[in-house]
Amino acid sequence: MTHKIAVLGTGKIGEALLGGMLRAGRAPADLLVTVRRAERAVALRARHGVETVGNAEAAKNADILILAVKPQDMAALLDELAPHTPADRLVISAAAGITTGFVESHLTPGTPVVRVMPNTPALVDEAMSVISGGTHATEEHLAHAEDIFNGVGKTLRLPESQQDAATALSGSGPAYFYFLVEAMTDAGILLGLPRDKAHDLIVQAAIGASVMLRDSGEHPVTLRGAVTSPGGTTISAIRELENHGVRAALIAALEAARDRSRQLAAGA
Ligand SMILES: NC(=O)C1=CN([C@@H]2O[C@H](COP(=O)(O)OP(=O)(O)OC[C@H]3O[C@@H](n4cnc5c(N)ncnc54)[C@H](OP(=O)(O)O)[C@@H]3O)[C@@H](O)[C@H]2O)C=CC1
Ligand SMILES: O=C(O)[C@@H]1CCC=N1
Repeated sequence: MTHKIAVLGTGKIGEALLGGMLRAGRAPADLLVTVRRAERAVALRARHGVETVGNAEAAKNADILILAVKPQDMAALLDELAPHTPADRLVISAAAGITTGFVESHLTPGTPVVRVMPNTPALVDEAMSVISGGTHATEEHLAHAEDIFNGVGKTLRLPESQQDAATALSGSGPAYFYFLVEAMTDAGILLGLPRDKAHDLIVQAAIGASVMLRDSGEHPVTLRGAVTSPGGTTISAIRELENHGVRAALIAALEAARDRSRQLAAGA
């Protein structure tokens, strides 16, 4: 049976999922999207050929509701949806920090809720989406969520107690790599390379390293060791990274992201 799927709050991540579902072969007629601003509706129609509907209409007509508003907008959206959402809808929340318990508490008792943390490489079908079930989510509900998110990359089930950590590593993860590329491109400019050439060199190094990390089966320490010649260039750079506390900075940064996810759960 083909499910009708609604994306409620079609911003950056909602649009990435919408595009992925269309690429995966879902018919535009089986997809409903909601937005807050009229110009966003126009842009989505132009880019994807989909019509927008109101939140209440989406809740009435779709079998699966994907909530993709900011955590701070989630309570208002749930209150708007509650009177129109029968308990047989599968509700999937993609919001950082927001717990399945929070979503359940706003909806008809018994509503199945799944929490998912995707990331923006969904735009190129290379997302990682971490999936956890709420109180009333069955294996079938989790499988529906996996089916949707497998269309834009990989999925991984984790207990909900690990979702804030997964958000720090995986949801926010791509940003850290963009930050590194940005900083390393600046370094290339300092070393006298043109910006576009520095960018190309760093991006290809990142792609090559990523494919090796994924496909070689080797530990990152082994892969780094193979680059690090005795008395050579790489170890000179590594010493500076350690001197500047980059490893400790990354650990502190991800801990801060995990803590922020917890704060968002508390409505901060
Ligand atoms: N960006 C990312 O990498 C990731 C984000 N997430 C999560 O996804 C969610 C969305 O993030 P992101 O896409 O970045 O944010 P965006 O601001 O781009 O998207 C949220 C969208 O929801 C719309 N919106 C807000 N309230 C309503 C409403 N009541 N009805 C309909 N639409 C509404 C907003 O409209 P308007 O534009 O008018 O404000 C906006 O377009 C967040 O909860 C975030 O934690 C999860 C994983 C990764
Ligand atoms: O920065 C954020 O809060 C969202 C959640 C994960 C990635 N972006």
